[in-house]
Amino acid sequence: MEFTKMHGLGNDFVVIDAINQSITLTSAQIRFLADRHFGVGCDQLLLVEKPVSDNADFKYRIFNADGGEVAQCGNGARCFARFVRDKGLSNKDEFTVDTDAGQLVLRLDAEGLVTVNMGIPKHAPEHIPLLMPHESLLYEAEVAGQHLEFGAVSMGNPHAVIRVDDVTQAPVESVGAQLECHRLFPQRVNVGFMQVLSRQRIKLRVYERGAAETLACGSGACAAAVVGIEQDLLDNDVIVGLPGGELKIQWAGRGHPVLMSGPAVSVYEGRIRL
Ligand SMILES: N[C@H](CCC[C@H](N)C(=O)O)C(=O)O
Repeated sequence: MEFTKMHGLGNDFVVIDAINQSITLTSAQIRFLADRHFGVGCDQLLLVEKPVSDNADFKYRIFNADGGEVAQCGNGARCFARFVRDKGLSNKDEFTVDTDAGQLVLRLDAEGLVTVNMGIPKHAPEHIPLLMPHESLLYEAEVAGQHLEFGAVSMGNPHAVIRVDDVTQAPVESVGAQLECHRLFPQRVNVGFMQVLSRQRIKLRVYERGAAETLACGSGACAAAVVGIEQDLLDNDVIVGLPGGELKIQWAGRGHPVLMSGPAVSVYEGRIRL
C-alpha cells in the first residue's frame, strides 16, 4: 500500500489515496500504521475517497492512532488539500469534501497556506451530551481530585477547553487523560488548555482523544477560539500558538462558520506491506 507522510504544525498523518487503491483497513492495521516503533507512526490516518454528495469533490475519513474513526481533523484537512493537489487528484484551488460531520471547504492560498471553512460550531448539550451548562457557557466536573470549569463545543468533534494561567505548567497529561474519558463524554473528548495572552492571541496545548497530546490540533484551536470569543476574552480574529506553530482562526460569532488558516507539509512518500 502506498502512502504519504504529512504534517500540519507537527500534528502528523499517514495519508492514503483510497480512490486509486483498493483499501480496507482494520482498526488493528490502523494502530500498526500509527505505531511509532513498529509501523510508520502518526497521530491520525487520513483516507481520500470518492465523494458521497453530488456537490463534493472528495470524501475525507479520519482515524485516530487508537484505530477509532472520527469526524473532524483540522490539521488533517489542510494536508488533505495539499495531498490531492500534489497527487493530481484535482487541479482546483478550492474544493468541497464530505466528512461524517458534514462538509468542509478547503482553499489553497497563493503563499502555500491552506484555509479551511470548518463549519459552524455546535454547542453542548445537543452535540456534547453534558449536564446542563451554566449561564456562563462553562461546565464543571471533578477530575483527578480537582474542581474543573471548562467550555465545551463541537467542531464536528467534541472539545473541552480549560483556561490556564500558563500552558507550560498545565496538567495536560493527568487532567487531559482523565477528562478525555470522563462519564460526561460518552464519545470521549479532546481537551484543550488555553492561556489568553491578549484579545488577539492565545497559547494552547491539546490532549487529543485517541492520540494523547499532539504538537498541534486544528479543531482544538477552533474550539478554543470559539470558547474565548464567547466568554468575551478574545476578538474575532485570533492567533493560536501551539507547540508546533501558529494557526489563524476567524469566527464572527454564533451562526457563523469558523475559518482556520495554516501550513500543510508533505514529508515523504512510502510503501508498506500490510
Ligand atoms: N483527536 C481528534 C481527531 C483529530 C483532530 C486534530 N488532529 C485536528 O487537527 O483537529 C478527535 O478524536 O476528535
